[in-house]
Amino acid sequence: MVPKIAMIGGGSWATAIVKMLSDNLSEKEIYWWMRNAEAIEHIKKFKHNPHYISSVELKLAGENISSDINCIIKAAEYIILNVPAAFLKSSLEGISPDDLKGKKIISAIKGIVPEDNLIVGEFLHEKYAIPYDDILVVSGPCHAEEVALEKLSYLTIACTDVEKAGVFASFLNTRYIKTNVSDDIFGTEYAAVLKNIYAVASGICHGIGYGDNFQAVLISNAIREIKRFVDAVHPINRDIKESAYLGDLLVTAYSQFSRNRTFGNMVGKGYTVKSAQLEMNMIAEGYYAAKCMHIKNEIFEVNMPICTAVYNVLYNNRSPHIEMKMLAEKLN
Ligand SMILES: NC(=O)C1=CN([C@@H]2O[C@H](COP(=O)(O)OP(=O)(O)OC[C@H]3O[C@@H](n4cnc5c(N)ncnc54)[C@H](OP(=O)(O)O)[C@@H]3O)[C@@H](O)[C@H]2O)C=CC1
Ligand SMILES: O=C(CO)COP(=O)(O)O
Repeated sequence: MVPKIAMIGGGSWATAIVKMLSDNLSEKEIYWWMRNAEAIEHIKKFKHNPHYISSVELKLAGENISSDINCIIKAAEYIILNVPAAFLKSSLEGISPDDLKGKKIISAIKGIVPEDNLIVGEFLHEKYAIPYDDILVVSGPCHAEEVALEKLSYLTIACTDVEKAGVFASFLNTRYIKTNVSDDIFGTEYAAVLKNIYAVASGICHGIGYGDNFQAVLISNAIREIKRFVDAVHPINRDIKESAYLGDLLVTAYSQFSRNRTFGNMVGKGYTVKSAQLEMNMIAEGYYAAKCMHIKNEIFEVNMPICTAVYNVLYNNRSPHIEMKMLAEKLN
């Protein structure tokens, strides 16, 4: 049977994954939900997303794109969730656990659902009763903009049932996309959420004027924070140097394409948080994650000075200069 795959979300990463799925040579039917009806009409007519990575040619059938989420979810057995985490709940309004029953749910989101303070896998399990074996996570160091340019990139697909991860990975492989599989869904998700906060920190420091030497120390400390946290939350044997953990941190903290770094850079340069957000037409998950992880860490009490510094700048109105100067004293 030809697999039926639905994309939920219409931003840059959703557009990049739709491109991968269409360029992948295995036979499949692709469905696509996005909230913006005007964008849908544009894609049907011109085969390009008008707002995100618009150079990408989109090859799927026009009748398979809709703003009716119920009908798109009903049509497919693989559902890829890819709206920013802060909008996941509102996007899924009207979708019941029964509507998702028996389907494989793939999170390509690197964020935490704010009201519930849950990573997406936990959210799906707790609120929609999806068994962990049917929840997959797509992660790894990969920016949508480089997918658009067909630059060689690697993704990690995580699922407690690694065979399912392998099947889904086979839908994504192309000349320019290579895939790994992993059984560490919790570590993969938490690392992806955290690296966005460190990319914000990296941007703030760059905006203030710290150089590459300091940046390297910041990121060396950041990977140790990630390790401490994921080992506390889900202690299994994992190599934090794998690309889904360290690689994703590096690309987000250093790349010109990173939304989180760009947002942090503006804050470091003196923009208010609100004006930095308004300036970008894209979403920096690290903004929401900084608060959620701060609350979560009240339970785990892991030593996370970089996360605390970012939280203080974004939510406690603390001066980026003073906060980063104080942070610098704690790094080594
Ligand atoms: N971009 C990338 O390279 C990568 C992104 N990711 C992850 O993918 C997820 C999606 O991010 P990304 O594709 O970058 O998003 P973008 O920043 O490119 O696009 C923003 C998306 O959010 C939607 N949106 C904005 N405001 C609202 C709202 N109030 N309610 C509902 N939807 C809203 C937009 O819809 P509309 O256009 O209708 O306003 C649009 O689809 C994130 O978790 C991100 O971390 C993961 C890997 C790589
Ligand atoms: O996760 C990403 C790259 O792997 C995207 O990060 P940004 O949201 O900061 O662009």
